[in-house]
Amino acid sequence: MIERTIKIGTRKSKLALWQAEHVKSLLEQNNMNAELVLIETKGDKILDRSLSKIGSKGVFTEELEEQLRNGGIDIAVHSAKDMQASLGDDFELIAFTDREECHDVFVSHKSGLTIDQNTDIVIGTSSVRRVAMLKKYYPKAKIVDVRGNLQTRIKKMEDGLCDVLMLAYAGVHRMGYNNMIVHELPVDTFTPATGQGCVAIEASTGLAVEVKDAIRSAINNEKTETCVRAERAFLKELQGGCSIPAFCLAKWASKSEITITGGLAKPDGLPQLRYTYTVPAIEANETGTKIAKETLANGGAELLAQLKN
Ligand SMILES: NCc1[nH]cc(CCC(=O)O)c1CC(=O)O
Repeated sequence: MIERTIKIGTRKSKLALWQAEHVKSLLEQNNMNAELVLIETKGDKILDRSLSKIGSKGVFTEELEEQLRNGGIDIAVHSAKDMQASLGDDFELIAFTDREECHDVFVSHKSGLTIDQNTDIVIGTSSVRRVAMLKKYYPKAKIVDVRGNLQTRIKKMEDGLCDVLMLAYAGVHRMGYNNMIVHELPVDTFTPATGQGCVAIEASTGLAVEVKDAIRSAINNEKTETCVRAERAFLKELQGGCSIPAFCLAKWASKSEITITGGLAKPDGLPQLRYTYTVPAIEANETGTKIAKETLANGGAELLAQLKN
């Protein structure tokens, strides 16, 4: 029994608050007390530049880590997707929630849109991965950059910036916007970013073991953990965050095996660097790393160097 109240650090966007409330209720269901501590990050404040220009490393996490370090909070709740692949030595991910469906969707305020390869619609996104994939599969579409939290993006779309937004299903669903979904994108072509759909709990390595264990047993889904850790092993080998057009998805193929697909979407479309393996789950992490090495060896290293300039 953990007596003290667990302080949960979170960003202030509605989606971040949903995630933090979700974690709080999981802790409470396991007889722990928890409270939210709202923290603003650089990524929330700077809205006039695209993420790839700010330099994505830690833009949504730095201020939370400061509070983890100085004890202002016990845990930080993040979308696993927003976490850089390499955490500092004094931080670790201690739990991963059940994964929501992890595919991308188009949402729109307009009804009756037909969206296919020949449609010349305007699509809003700020993700380099999504831009590269859209250029390949929707060559006639015009792509515009749109930043901000979900509500801000939807407002910008309604004001005329674009016809549709390309977003993660998970966030759209959590915010209750399923009725705006006009198209669902398949994961075998629009493979999601590392960790998409999963909420991850970050803690200081100094967090008391009994507290860590209690939080983990309340929140962690081991099946999700295996997959997201493998995806993060891939991203770590690429030395990337969310500003490179990387994709990786691990899924359970059977009781003991997982299938991992990962690679890089080239900004000019074809061909994508994409590798898939089905392996025993105990080899998940090393397979994530292997896919990254293969990606780098087959043109990925040059591509990443080009994108840096
Ligand atoms: N980069 C922002 C971000 N981080 C996590 C999600 C969605 C929720 C999730 O994937 O868990 C989103 C919004 C989006 O990509 O549409």
